[in-house]
Amino acid sequence: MTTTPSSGTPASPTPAPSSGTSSAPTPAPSSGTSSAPTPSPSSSPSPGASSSDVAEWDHVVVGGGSAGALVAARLAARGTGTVLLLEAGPDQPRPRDRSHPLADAGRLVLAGFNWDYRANLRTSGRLEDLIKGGDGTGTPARALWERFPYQLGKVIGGGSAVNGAIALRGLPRDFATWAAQGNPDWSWERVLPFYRAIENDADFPGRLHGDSGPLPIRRTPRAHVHQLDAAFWEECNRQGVRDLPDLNAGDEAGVGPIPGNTVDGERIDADTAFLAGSRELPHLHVRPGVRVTRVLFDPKHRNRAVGVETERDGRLDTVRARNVILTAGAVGTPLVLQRSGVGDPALLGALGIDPVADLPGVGRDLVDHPSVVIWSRPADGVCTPGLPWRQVAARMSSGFDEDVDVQMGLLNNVESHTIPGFVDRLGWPLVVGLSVMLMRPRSRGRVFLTDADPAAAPAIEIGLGTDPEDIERLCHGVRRAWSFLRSPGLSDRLPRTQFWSDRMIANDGVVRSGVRHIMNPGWHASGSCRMGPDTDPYAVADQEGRVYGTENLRIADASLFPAIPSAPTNLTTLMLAEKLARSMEE
Ligand SMILES: Cc1cc2nc3c(=O)[nH]c(=O)nc-3n(C[C@H](O)[C@H](O)[C@H](O)COP(=O)(O)OP(=O)(O)OC[C@H]3O[C@@H](n4cnc5c(N)ncnc54)[C@H](O)[C@@H]3O)c2cc1C
Repeated sequence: MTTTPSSGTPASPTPAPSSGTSSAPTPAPSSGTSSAPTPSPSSSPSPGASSSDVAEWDHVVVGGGSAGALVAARLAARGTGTVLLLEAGPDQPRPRDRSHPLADAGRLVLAGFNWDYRANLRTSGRLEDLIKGGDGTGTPARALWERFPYQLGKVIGGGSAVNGAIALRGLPRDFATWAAQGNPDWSWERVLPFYRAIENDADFPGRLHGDSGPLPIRRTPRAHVHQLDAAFWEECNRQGVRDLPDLNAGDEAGVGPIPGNTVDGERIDADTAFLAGSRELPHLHVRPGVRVTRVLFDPKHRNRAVGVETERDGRLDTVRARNVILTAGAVGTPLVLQRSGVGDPALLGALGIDPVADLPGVGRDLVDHPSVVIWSRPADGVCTPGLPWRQVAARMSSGFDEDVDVQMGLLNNVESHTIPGFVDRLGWPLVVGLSVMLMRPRSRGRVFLTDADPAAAPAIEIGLGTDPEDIERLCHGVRRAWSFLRSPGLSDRLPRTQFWSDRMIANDGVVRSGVRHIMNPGWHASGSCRMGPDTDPYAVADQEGRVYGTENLRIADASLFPAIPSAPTNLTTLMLAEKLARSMEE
């Protein structure tokens, strides 16, 4: 969830990987070409073989984040093939101290275990400039929104290891959209068993929830929520938002306790829930600190994937595999594909990358949830550092129309120093945000290489607010949020507010401009390689994640989402990975 205002300091560099990999002589540079010689016939290793002994893996999983950790664990548990999980970031500490940032669900991890990406919150003409033969710089960066720190997770566990541990499912209508877009296997009825399979929901065992999956899901009972959350909840009820004790049951409007994948304040990420228990399996090898630069293909066999090229400490290597599964996330996966020659031929041509499959949808339609956070200073004694920061959420209509289109909730007990650049601006040691998140934005962005050099920074354009309706919905949402902050229960406890005032809220033009400049993404990147039927010109993969125009190459992460769910994206990514891992087993 969003906590960072539209300014920030760069994330610190990723620490050195904590466990080793084999090194090998540096092969020829990768520029331009994307094919590799046909490997020798399968020489699968015997169980227990060390990674350096292995001539050809059965499965190489690229990216050890939410989806990759789950997929690797599930495939290895099957016990019939070797699995190599490659992750650019470091491994988690083992054993993991409860006070380690990766364990502490009380705050986001925005430095140390993150990609140091700078995203453009809008879009630009850079791609068109590249394709026209320019240098791809387009107009120089002028505004803060063109270099927004977008600190996606770079560690085993990926986004799930650095995130807010909110475990909300998508809504039935999201999956009706997925099915209507040509993915009939992804209706609510068909995804529900896979949500159930991963969950261990102690609060609502029964037909709708799993009670024996690896991922614990817990909620704070109403009687125990913080006084500010209680006041927010009461104001929801006063404004006609009904109680929804189980926000994951499929109902839309309502207020209730946030389901979280935490136990006693510890973030239970995908590594802890899925991978840790599988690490000793003889068929699984986890290799952190290794970045995959591209997929290698055998062009003589209908673009069959035969492995990947990797980079570690500046040295290139190759890994042979019978199946390549991309789980590098909604930014990483399209970049690997483009470097491999799978993408928009105009972009590949401009960068001098040999084309393998003509898929203009690769990197297109990147989407994230835009949100506006109104920050306040709590009255003395109301907030306490270390107390939970997310307890209650409400889904309601912004008032733009009748639709349930925003998720609202408090970011409570937030220590300013944990938000880059924040304490200097306000001098408030503790802050409370009221967040308004647009659940189904229409705006789209894109992600693309600006250079064939694997070390070059990509262009990430999130496209927030490029559809004017998103801005209008958020404006209505901000006005509704303001009415909450003005309620007696909250205004006494939150006496001072940053930026906004009654006069500003009353002025349409000011609200619109304020929303445009303050809205943030939620770190819920998705949709950049969508699944869909082959009649969809921008579908990259079929509904089992198989990349069109290639063989033995799949995607199994949030980049596949045909539409962003009406909720933070981690639980839905895990559900998708679980469903696809099962289909790979069949
Ligand atoms: C700060 C933050 C807060 C969030 N809060 C929430 C929340 O509270 N609730 C929620 O539901 N969702 C939240 N999310 C979103 C959620 O965590 C993501 O949607 C989810 O983790 C996406 O999973 P994924 O497997 O698609 O990608 P990721 O989990 O990002 O995994 C991709 C992995 O691939 C690795 N990788 C990338 N490129 C390469 C390469 N070339 N070679 C090797 N490895 C590579 C990355 O380092 C990463 O580990 C948050 C995300 C962030 C970053």
